This record gives sequence, C-alpha cells and structure tokens, in this order.
Amino acid sequence: MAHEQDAAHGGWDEARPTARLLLADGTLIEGDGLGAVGAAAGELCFNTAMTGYEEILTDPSYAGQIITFTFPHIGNVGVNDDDVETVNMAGASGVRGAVFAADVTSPSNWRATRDLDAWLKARGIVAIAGVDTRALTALIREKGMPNAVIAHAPDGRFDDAAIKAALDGFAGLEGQDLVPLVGATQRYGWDEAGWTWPGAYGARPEGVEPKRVVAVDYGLKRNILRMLTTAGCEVTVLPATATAEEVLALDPDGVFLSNGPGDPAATGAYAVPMIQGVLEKKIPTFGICLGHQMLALAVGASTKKMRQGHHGANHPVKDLTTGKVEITSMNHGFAVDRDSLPASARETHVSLFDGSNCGIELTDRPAFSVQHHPEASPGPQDSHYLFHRFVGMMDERKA
Ligand SMILES: NC(=O)CC[C@H](N)C(=O)O
Repeated sequence: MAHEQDAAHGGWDEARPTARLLLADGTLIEGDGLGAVGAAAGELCFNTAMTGYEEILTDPSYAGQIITFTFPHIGNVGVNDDDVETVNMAGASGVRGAVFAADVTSPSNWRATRDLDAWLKARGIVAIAGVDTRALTALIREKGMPNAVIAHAPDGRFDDAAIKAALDGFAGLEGQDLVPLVGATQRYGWDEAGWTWPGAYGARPEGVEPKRVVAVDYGLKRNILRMLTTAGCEVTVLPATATAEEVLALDPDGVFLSNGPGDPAATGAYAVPMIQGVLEKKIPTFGICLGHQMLALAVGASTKKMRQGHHGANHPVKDLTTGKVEITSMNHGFAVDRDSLPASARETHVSLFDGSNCGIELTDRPAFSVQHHPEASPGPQDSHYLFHRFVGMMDERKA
C-alpha cells in the first residue's frame, strides 16, 4: 500500500511508516499499514502455505495470534464469501493481525468480491506490509513465537503508550482458554444448502442413511462441516460447554471434537468430563487439532507448548499403521506429549518435520484423533480418508 510521499521518494517511504510490529524483546519492525486502524497484541507465528490466505485469516484457531505469511504475495485474488472458514462470527475474526512481505495490490480473480485491505478493515484485523518476512521467520524459528503488538496509524503518528499497554496486557497463549471467543454459543444444525460452490463438497451422498453426528464446537472450521456432510453425516453442533448428558441426549452415532484456539490444558476443565462421559458409552469419537489434544487429555495424557509450532499446508505426517506419508495442513502451537500417553492410547501419526505426535487411537474404545487438519482448507486432500474412517467406525458400531 503506497502512501502519498512514495512518488517523491521514488518508492518505499521510510520517512513515515504507517505500521509497526513491536516484539516483546523490543525489536521494532516498521512498514505500511493496512486493514484495521489501532493496535492489537498476540503471539506472533508464521504460516508457510502458498495459497489460502483467506481461509487462514478466518480460521478461528488463530485467535490471539498474529500471522506472518512467508508467501510473499498475499491479496492477489481478493476475498469472497465462500472461502471464509469461520462459522460463528459474522464479520469478526479470531486472528489479531497479519504480516505481509509485499504490498497488497488490486485483486484479480473471478471469485473476488472484495479487496483484502477493505475486508481486513471490516473484520478488525490490523496488518502490516513491506516486512522482511524471511528475516522475521528466521527469528521466530530461532527464538520461538514471541508476544507482539501490531499497530496501524494511517498518519504515521503512533500512540506509544497504547502500544506498550497492549503488549503488557497480553500474557501469552499459555494458560488461556480462548474457546469462548470463537466457539458456538448455542446449538445449531448444519445445513449444507447454500454452502457449495462449483466442484466443491457440501452435498450428502444420495441413498445413504445419514449418521447422526454431534460436533462439539471449540472454534469449528466450516470445511470440517462440509467434509462430515459429504461423508454422509447429519451434523448438530453444540457449544464447547455442552455436558456429556446434553451430547448423549441427542442419541448420536458419533461425536466430533473440533479444532480451536488457545491452550488445550486451559480448555480441558469443561471439555474433558464431557469427552469422558461420551467415551464411557463407547460412542465413536473423532477429534481434530484442539479436539485431538482434548481426547488425549481425556485419557490422562498431557500437552505441551511448542517453540515455533506448525502452521502451513505442506507438513509431512507419517501414518504409523500403513507406513504412508500424507502431506497435511497444520495449525497448532501446542502438542500432545507422547510420553504421557496411557497404555490405552496408541500413537498413530507422527510429524516428519520434528517427530512430534500427530495422532492417537484408543485401544479399548472406538475413538481416534489427529493433530493435523484433514479438512485442509487450505491444503492438500491426502488426509480426507480420516472422515471415512470415522463413518466406518459408526457403521461398525451400528452393525
Ligand atoms: N488448530 C487448532 O485446533 C489449534 C489447537 C491449539 N490451539 C494449538 O495451538 O495447538
């Protein structure tokens, strides 16, 4: 985003940057502001996906975070209503801010309905462009994900006290339950009508007796609902605080535990008793990301904070059962500690980047979960088979 002085300076105007990124260690990065005006604090991570910035920016699991995009050209295809991954928060987003290398140019794509700058503004997301994102990513890899403040002042006059207060007021993600910010507040039924686009998922296969699935919403992504529906499920979504009694009252064939933001250990307080109640009844259970971490906590395992986390769409994961490697979509900053897994939980998937746990299945109950995102969006479709595994588990129980 060029500002007026650019022409006079023949390019990048260093005289008055309109955005700042201030890291907790005092590192100050300046650039061109776009999106919402003001200051926002969060944990700074990097995402290496080469496509799907709109899905990433609307993934509720990013609540409390600022995303550095390593792909340099963000915004080229604009934004549209179909690629929004947020189900519950019309007009808002969980993500606090975004960091781009190149300035955002006018969109060029037949699906675009809006340009990224106006869209970021409308969603309250502060962004900075013109940043050396390679150097920033190297810094995060070396030192871990820092707390940071991102600020945008169109006139280049920043309120230093407000920036400092925002940074001081952000305690980091550890110990934070952010599910109430993004999860459903009431029960709703998922209806695929209207959520399809040419060639996409969304319609339940014909002639298939639908499986009744209760999806517990910790910050559910829309494509998970599409994938469940396409696999033959009829989905009822319940808020994260639903009790086992409330879930079981719907007589589900299966229970799905969604992705979501924040520290899993802080969310376990209410999630764990519900999951334990469902497992006791041997209801087929499938969890993704935060849902995976919740299933692990429910059987007595623990989670830990990662240094740089996994955020991208090209993460190799090995399925230990088949030996196959799947390229996956990832977005997590906490991981299940494999050494804490009880004898009743078998590790099924591992990350080939750092060997961290990426999946478990219970040996005494029909339940499994993965750390990566089989629904992708954005990302490769290698892990779609997991939705069919869930349906197969429900079929088996019925038979
Ligand atoms: N995508 C997710 O569900 C993320 C889970 C959790 N908030 C983490 O960062 O590890």
